[in-house]
Amino acid sequence: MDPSGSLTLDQVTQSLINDVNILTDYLVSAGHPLPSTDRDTPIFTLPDDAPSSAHLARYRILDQAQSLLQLAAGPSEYLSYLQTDYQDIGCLRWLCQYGIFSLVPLQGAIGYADLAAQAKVSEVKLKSVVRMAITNGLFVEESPNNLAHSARSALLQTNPSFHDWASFSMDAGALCAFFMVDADRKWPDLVDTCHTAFNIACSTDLPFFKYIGENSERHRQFSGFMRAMTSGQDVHLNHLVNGWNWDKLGQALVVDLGGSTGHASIALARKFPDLTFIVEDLPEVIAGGPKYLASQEDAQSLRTRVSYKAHSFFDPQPVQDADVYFFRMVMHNWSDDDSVRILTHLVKILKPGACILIMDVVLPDPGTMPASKERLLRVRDLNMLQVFNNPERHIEGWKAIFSRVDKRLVVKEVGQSAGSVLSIIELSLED
Ligand SMILES: C[S@@+](CC[C@H](N)C(=O)[O-])C[C@H]1O[C@@H](n2cnc3c(N)ncnc32)[C@H](O)[C@@H]1O
Repeated sequence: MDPSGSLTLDQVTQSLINDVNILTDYLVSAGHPLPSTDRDTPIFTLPDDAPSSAHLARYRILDQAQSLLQLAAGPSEYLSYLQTDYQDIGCLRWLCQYGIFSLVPLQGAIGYADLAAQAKVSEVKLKSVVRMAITNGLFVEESPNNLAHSARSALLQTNPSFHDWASFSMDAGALCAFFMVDADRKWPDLVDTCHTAFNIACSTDLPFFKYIGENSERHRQFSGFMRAMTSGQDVHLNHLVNGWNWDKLGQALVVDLGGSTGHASIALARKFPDLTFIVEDLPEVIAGGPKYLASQEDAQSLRTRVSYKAHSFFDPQPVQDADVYFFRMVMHNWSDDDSVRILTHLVKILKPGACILIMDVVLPDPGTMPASKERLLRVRDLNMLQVFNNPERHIEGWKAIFSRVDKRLVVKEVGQSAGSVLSIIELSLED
């Protein structure tokens, strides 16, 4: 690399080969299959317990692949390839809307004419959309005009939560990004949770969670999206389970605020048999909790240690003897003022020795982590702006909130496990 940080095609390729070797050596030594274009390639490139060296090599490979693309295309083709991105989004939305993922058989293939008849869509349109999607790794044309699943498209058939993620992101998320400018034009001076790109995208005056609560299909999609996203490697629940010293608690009670249907508590309960959990969320969300718990294979053993309580964290906390009050991917949805209100209820009842854990985005300084990882955090930052008028925070932003709640509320530790885009902030009250 020259002192300006400039890289050539050749230099990037050499680094890429180096990192591919590091990743491959690790995968072979761990007995984990090497990623391939096979239909049955594992959906995660790395096993759950991969060391940070393997995670970093994978992120660098993603960065290098991106650099190679830019170098090979040259500045003049930037916009040409950008068009493929928005067409990919349009195609994915279309494929979800017409149920194409479930109509293509998992074994064997289906002809376009049959598929169009079953989906009740035009064969001409189907071909155009699918053939674009194929260039983005969704589906393969096994033989001329016969469509089969690729690894990517098969996941959207076999895992309904990933399908919900796709539908939700294409129907709402992509539109929010698109309408960001319109929201700024319409409400240039107002920073209000009902004056966002999301309000324009979904034609609603309601704030996001109220809208979700009143729209059952969107609510179903959003719950699936949250479940799928938390099984993704960068926000995998393993980073919660292994990213903080839960063992040190011994027998303890944990309250999971805004815990949805309890997937985080369930993952922790499986690993730490001495812990008991109360999952709290809004009534319409918590209503789905027991059903979700019952659908788990080990529901019988979990039921004694995971329970549900309808509770809004804007009200005084009813569970006053817990050892840990825990928020995962919750606080970033709320403004500084709201976050202060939420935490103030807890600080009032925090018993000696108890702590508050916040697992959320802590924004990095630009360029201090692999770009492929930083980009995922920048997506979250923009999502939060577009949906809540509330960008993600740097650690200074978090600390400013805590000191407004109570000067004694201090950060004991901020940790981020390898491969995670979320950090865990541990807070306690110091005398
Ligand atoms: C982004 S989701 C995070 C869910 C879960 N903690 C996880 O890690 O997947 C935010 C959650 O906050 C919940 N929520 C929103 N407003 C709430 C309130 N006033 N009181 C309690 N929960 C609330 C939502 O229903 C949703 O389940």
